[in-house]
Amino acid sequence: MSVERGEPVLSIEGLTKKFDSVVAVEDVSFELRAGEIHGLIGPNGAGKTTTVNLVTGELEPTSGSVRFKDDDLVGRPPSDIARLGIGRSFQVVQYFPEMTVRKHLHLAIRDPSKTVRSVVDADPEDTARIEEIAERVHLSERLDTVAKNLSHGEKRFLDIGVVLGMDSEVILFDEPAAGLNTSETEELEEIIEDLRGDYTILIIEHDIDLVRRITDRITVLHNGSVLATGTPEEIVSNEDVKEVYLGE
Ligand SMILES: Nc1ncnc2c1ncn2[C@@H]1O[C@H](COP(=O)(O)OP(=O)(O)OP(=O)(O)O)[C@@H](O)[C@H]1O
Repeated sequence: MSVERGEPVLSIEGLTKKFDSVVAVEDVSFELRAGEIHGLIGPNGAGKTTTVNLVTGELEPTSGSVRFKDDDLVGRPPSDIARLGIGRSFQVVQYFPEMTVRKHLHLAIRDPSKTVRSVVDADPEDTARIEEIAERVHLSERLDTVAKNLSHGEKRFLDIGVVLGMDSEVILFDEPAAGLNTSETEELEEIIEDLRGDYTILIIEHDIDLVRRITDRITVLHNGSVLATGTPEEIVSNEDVKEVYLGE
């Protein structure tokens, strides 16, 4: 089922997650609209990563629902949720040190019924697709470089390439600019900007200037609850947000 641009594609409603006595996420509701870039911000411990883990199935909510188009995601394993079209990048980039960029992308685009081993040993069939993804993540010149020899920024871009290769419709980015220098952050911004409209994107990010520049809407979490959702302009002028987050 395809979704019209601007229509809700992922709807989070009344999501709550308790870890014993700690309420990490409390009655959180917001939606991602098809084609938008949506920021998820808030102080440390506000519940951002927990929210993403509840969407991807790494955690199961105490209550509430997560809907992706017509599908209820709660209770499904992460592999099912990924296969439905929800991809994520992690705070800490995951990669195989001795494997080339080309092989990482080959693995990402493989038919999921094929084992990793059979793909690692085979030559890629769809070289055009691999090259197209490499270009989108600025790694065309690095296709034959093993991952351990990439710069930190390039490893991050490879991680994004792997998510693109998995044919995700929704991409969840957890602090993609963490540890990047200024020029790498600018390059990341170009890469994400180029994805605008082709994917629905949720981005957790502490670099508030980057979030303001790149997002269409922002949700602010505080103590596990939604403080506000709105356009970047609405969020930066919101009195509650200024008080708890922007430090004004
Ligand atoms: N597995 C867990 N067990 C117990 N408490 C947890 C667990 N995971 C998260 N928490 C708590 O839930 C709250 C929200 O954590 P979470 O990591 O989602 O916040 P965050 O907004 O992503 O923070 P940061 O910006 O530091 O990454 C915190 O108080 C955290 O200590």
